[in-house]
Amino acid sequence: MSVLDEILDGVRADLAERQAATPLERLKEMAGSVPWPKDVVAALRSPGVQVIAEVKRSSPSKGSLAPIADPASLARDYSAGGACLISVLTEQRRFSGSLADLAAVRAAVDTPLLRKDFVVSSYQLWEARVHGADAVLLIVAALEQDALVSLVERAESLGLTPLVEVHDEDEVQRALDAGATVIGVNARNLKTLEVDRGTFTRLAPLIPDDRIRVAESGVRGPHDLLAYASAGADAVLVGESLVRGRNPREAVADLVTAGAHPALRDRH
Ligand SMILES: O=C(O)c1ccccc1NCC(=O)[C@H](O)[C@H](O)COP(=O)(O)O
Repeated sequence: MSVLDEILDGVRADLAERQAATPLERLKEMAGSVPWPKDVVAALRSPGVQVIAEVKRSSPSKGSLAPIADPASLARDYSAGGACLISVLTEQRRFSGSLADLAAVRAAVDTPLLRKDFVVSSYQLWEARVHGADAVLLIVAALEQDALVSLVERAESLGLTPLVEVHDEDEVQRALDAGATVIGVNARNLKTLEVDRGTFTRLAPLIPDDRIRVAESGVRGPHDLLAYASAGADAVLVGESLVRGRNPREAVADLVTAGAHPALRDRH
C-alpha cells in the first residue's frame, strides 16, 4: 500500500468518528457565526513571490520535526515576518496536526489560513470553514476527477479558495479541467517521498499565466525561492526549514525580502 493510501485510510477513519460526533447540520449552523473567508487569490496575486508558511510538527518522510507546543505563537511569528498565507496541517496520524491547531491560529492572526489536510469529503470543507480557514488543499492524486470537480465547486461556494495540488503532467490537466485557479506543484513524490525541485520546472510551463503557480516543498532558504521564482512560481509553500530553524519570523522575513526583489514584481 502506498503512503498516500495509508494516510487516506487513517483520514477516512478519523473523519467517520468526527461525523458521528458532530452531524453535518450542526457544522452548517456553526459556520453561520464564522466570518466569510478572506480573498486568498487576491493575497497571492500581490506583487512579488508570496510566502506560504506552514505549521508542521511531523511528516511521513522525516518523522518528528518540531514539537510546536504553541502553534498560535509560531503563526504570530510567521505573520510578523510577512507570510501571505499560513498553512496549518490538521492531519493527526502522520503530521500530528489538528483542527484545534487551526482554530488556535485563527484566533491569533488575521493572515489568511490554509487548511492543509487530505480532503476526501465536503464535510471537511465545512470543518475548515468553522475552524477559520480561508483556503483548503485538494490533492489531485487523492481524488477521482468527479470528486475533485465537486470539491472545487463546493469549496468556492463556501468562500474557500482551493489550492489544487499536482505531481505530474496528467494531474496538471486534471486540475485545469476542474477549473482550479491556484495550482500547487508539490516537488515531493508521494510514492518515494523524495523531493525533486525539477518537478516544478517541468510542470510550471503547463500552467497558464492566468492561474497562480505555487511551488510546494524543498525550500531551504531564499536561494530555493529564487530558483522556483525563475521557473515561474508566484508563491512558495515552506514547512520544514521554518519549523526547524532558530528564528521563524526572521526566516520568513528573509524569504519575503527575496520574493520582493524588484525583478520579481509585476508577475501577475
Ligand atoms: O512532508 C511529507 O513527508 C509528506 C508526505 C506525504 C504527503 C505530504 C507530505 N508533506 C506535505 C507537504 O506538502 C509539505 O508539508 C509542504 O509542501 C512543505 O514542504 P517542506 O517545506 O519540504 O516541509
